[in-house]
Amino acid sequence: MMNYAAGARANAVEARALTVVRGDRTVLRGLDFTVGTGGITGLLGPSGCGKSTLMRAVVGTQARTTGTLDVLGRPAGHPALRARVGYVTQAPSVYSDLTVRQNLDYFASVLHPGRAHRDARHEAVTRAVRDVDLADHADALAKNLSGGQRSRVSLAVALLGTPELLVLDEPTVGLDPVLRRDLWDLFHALAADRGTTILISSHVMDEAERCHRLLLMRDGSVLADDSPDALRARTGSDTVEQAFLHLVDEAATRQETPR
Ligand SMILES: Nc1ncnc2c1ncn2[C@@H]1O[C@H](COP(=O)(O)OP(=O)(O)OP(=O)(O)O)[C@@H](O)[C@H]1O
Repeated sequence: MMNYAAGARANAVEARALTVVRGDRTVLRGLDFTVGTGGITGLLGPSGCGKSTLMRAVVGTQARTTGTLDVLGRPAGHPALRARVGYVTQAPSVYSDLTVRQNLDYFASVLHPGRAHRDARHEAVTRAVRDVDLADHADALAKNLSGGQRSRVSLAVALLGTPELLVLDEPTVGLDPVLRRDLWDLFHALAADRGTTILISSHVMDEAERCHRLLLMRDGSVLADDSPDALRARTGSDTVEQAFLHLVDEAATRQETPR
């Protein structure tokens, strides 16, 4: 497998003792982990384990965060990161009463305002529409698109600034298998051709096999940080799902066994 870290900054994300409290719950419990530069890192774990919270912390929108969290060499949420980090939330963030192109034109004008950037904006919008395979629907109103197409408009918005780090919160949830495959092909192309670092969450374990590296989460903690191959080998499992269950059992046994 390709060494994505070679020659560049070693880590896109570095967390030390990262803790997040939401309401009266400690949702992330002193996490230490890194996300290497380049390639696709999957954040996997059951619903409610803290994946979205972790992603919100990485993009700098999560309150009550303690510990250290550096993103592309700056503290998470630093203003200098705004154009360098793309974020796609679970709910598509598009204006229903605008067309696909109008949505992208709007966000492009926020990102690169002014007449001087008109050509660059046009180019960025055309490229983003093509990236997500919506050229045939560029003039359709967002409200007339399918759920999967709306998700892809959201993704196109995140691609407008050519981000170095793309944070994707369950982008394939609810999509049919063909669309899921096409999106994963796009993620791999972005990583390979543009050197984009991708942090992607999913609670579907079969998607783990498509990642270069995995952070397996449970209950606000990171259970493992490894490649799919290494995880399977280390746990003697055939699939990442089995490896995950093995690690859960192992952690439970450790907790039960007094030292
Ligand atoms: N505002 C809040 N106040 C208290 N607890 C919260 C709040 N928001 C989220 N939580 C809790 O934090 C935990 C982590 O939520 P989070 O959305 O990060 O999980 P997730 O792994 O992304 O789940 P999913 O896969 O279902 O999206 C959950 O148990 C959730 O109930």
